[in-house]
Amino acid sequence: MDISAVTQHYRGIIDEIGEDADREGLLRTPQRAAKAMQFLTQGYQQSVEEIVNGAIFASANSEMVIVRDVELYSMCEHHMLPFIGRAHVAYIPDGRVIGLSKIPRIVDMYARRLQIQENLTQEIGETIQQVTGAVGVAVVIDAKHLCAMMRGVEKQNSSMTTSWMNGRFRDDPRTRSEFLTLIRS
Ligand SMILES: Nc1nc2c(ncn2[C@@H]2O[C@H](COP(=O)(O)OP(=O)(O)OP(=O)(O)O)[C@@H](O)[C@H]2O)c(=O)[nH]1
Ligand SMILES: [Zn+2]
Repeated sequence: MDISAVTQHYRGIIDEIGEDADREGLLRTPQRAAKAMQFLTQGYQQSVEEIVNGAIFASANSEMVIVRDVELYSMCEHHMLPFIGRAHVAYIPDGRVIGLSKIPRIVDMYARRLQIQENLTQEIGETIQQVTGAVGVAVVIDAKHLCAMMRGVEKQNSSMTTSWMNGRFRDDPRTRSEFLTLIRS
């Protein structure tokens, strides 16, 4: 991302909304906003290979692994406003497990792009499947969208839940319900 180009765009936006980009309090705002945007979209500069960094380990354990309550901050691709929530990720290993920290890192990589919640959920699920070769993967995300809270329909208390499941989680209702019970407990 070209920080100085984005800084100029933010300066233009500040002028267009009727503010004075040269007043003291706003002097460095375009540059700060550009840096914030660079951070919030850093997922475009990352790759699964770099993030996983080979942290896949042999394991005979074939029981469900769940990483719960991974907080996430993303931006909706329609309004570029934040949506904020939690991801719950589970998989059933098939001879290989992934480093614990890598799951939140994968969540962040996809969250730090312009997203809709459904696609974010699916991209996380497909990536965990691809890197672990699991028997099944499940991802549930609960999130609140500022575009539906501070503007638009202005609903402060509604949230959205999305899920993506494959393999054992899709085929076996007991596995699915064990997962759902564990993430709600
Ligand atoms: N399915 C889905 N919709 C989203 C997500 N984030 C925002 N939206 C919705 O995207 C839709 C865009 O609708 P438009 O009618 O094009 O835009 P708008 O006029 O700003 O819509 P309102 O928000 O209803 O004022 C809205 O219904 C948003 O609530 C998301 O992650 N998933
Ligand atoms: Zn939106």
